[in-house]
Amino acid sequence: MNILVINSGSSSIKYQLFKMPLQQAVCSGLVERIGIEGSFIKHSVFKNQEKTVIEIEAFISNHGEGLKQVLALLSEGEHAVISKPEDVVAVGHRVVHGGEHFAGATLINDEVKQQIRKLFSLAPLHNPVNYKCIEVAEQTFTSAKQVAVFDTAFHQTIPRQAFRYAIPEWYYKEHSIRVYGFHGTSHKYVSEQAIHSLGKADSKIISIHLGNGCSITAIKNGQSIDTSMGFGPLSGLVMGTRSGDIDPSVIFHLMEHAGYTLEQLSTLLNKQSGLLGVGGSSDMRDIRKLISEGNENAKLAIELYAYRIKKFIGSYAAVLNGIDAIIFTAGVGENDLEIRAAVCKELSYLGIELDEAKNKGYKQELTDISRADSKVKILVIPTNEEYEIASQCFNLLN
Ligand SMILES: Nc1ncnc2c1ncn2[C@@H]1O[C@H](COP(=O)(O)OP(=O)(O)O)[C@@H](O)[C@H]1O
Ligand SMILES: CC(=O)OP(=O)(O)O
Ligand SMILES: [Mg+2]
Repeated sequence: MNILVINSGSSSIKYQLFKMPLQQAVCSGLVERIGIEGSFIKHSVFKNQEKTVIEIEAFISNHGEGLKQVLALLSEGEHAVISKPEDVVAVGHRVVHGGEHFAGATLINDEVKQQIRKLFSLAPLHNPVNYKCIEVAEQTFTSAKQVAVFDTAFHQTIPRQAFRYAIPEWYYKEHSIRVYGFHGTSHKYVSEQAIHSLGKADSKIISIHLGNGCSITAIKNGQSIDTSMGFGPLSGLVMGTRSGDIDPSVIFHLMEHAGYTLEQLSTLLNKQSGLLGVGGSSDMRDIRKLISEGNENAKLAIELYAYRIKKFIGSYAAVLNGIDAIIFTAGVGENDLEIRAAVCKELSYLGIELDEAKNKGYKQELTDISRADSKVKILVIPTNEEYEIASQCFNLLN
């Protein structure tokens, strides 16, 4: 059975078509830099052990437009992988915010769509685009089952002292205000890979997902016990366009003394901050280029970015009472060796010792980049949210 997975992130769409239960990827691809200059689609087709790559450069202004182009690539032209929409039995969608309603993969119906819409304001960069992708897929694959897999699901095991905020219970009961946590599908996938590679089910793991959004999770016995994103995907680490942790007093100050509206504040913290706000671009590759040209703001952006990750590693070492492994994953975690080096620098007290040659030599597969004498393994693991979503879809439908 063919399962198409659509993973819409804040700046990208990733997709894969799988033959299940063979776990075989028929094609995969990504639409990157959506809404910013230099957007492109990279589409790879796997046939008879050969990989054909098609690259299309064109400005893609939004996720709906990007997905329509991808669906055309699947069914049209010499590299088509399906002949008719009915060839796709199920479409698995990444949905970022599931609130407290969804702990596992869920068949999408009108009620589920309404819940996803209700959560738009809590994940403004994500739930609206996830929803748009569901609508486009429903229109294209009318006979397919549509399934949602939520970023929040893996974090449902977080204990109450970590998920509750120190405000009166009424706000939790009436307004569901609590830590939800995000990137759960990625943290689940990479931590399972790590546990398998370490051969120890009760491993203490810190998983660091550095994409356009960034989050870090403490994992014990395969379960999430704390994570840096909270009520929405805005808190914690410094991200592409999001500030991460900021003292709420800043918000009161800007409202009271600079006349900021809620909308302006949301735009500031979600879309104009992080690497973009400090360093001039949301894309780490641009930041690296700016640094090579001597740009001090870009340099500062990296310093903030790495420092914040380091601070959370220390905090989660305490929460876990030790660390067996840390994992770097996602766009920046997998590709930017300098970030990995900056984060691991001077963490010897925690037993984290990076092997520089192994860090430089990393090649897109699970690799331990720690020194032989490092107490903690430093793993780089390519995330595969699409595969995880396809597996959960398959299990739900069978
Ligand atoms: N070769 C690279 N070097 C450094 N950073 C990279 C590289 N390739 C991708 N990235 C970074 O990865 C980020 C996107 O990560 P990704 O996990 O794809 O994000 P998302 O899923 O949140 O859209 C980009 O913003 C870019 O900064
Ligand atoms: C939850 C989140 O931040 O997702 P992304 O990294 O795809 O933006
Ligand atoms: Mg992502």
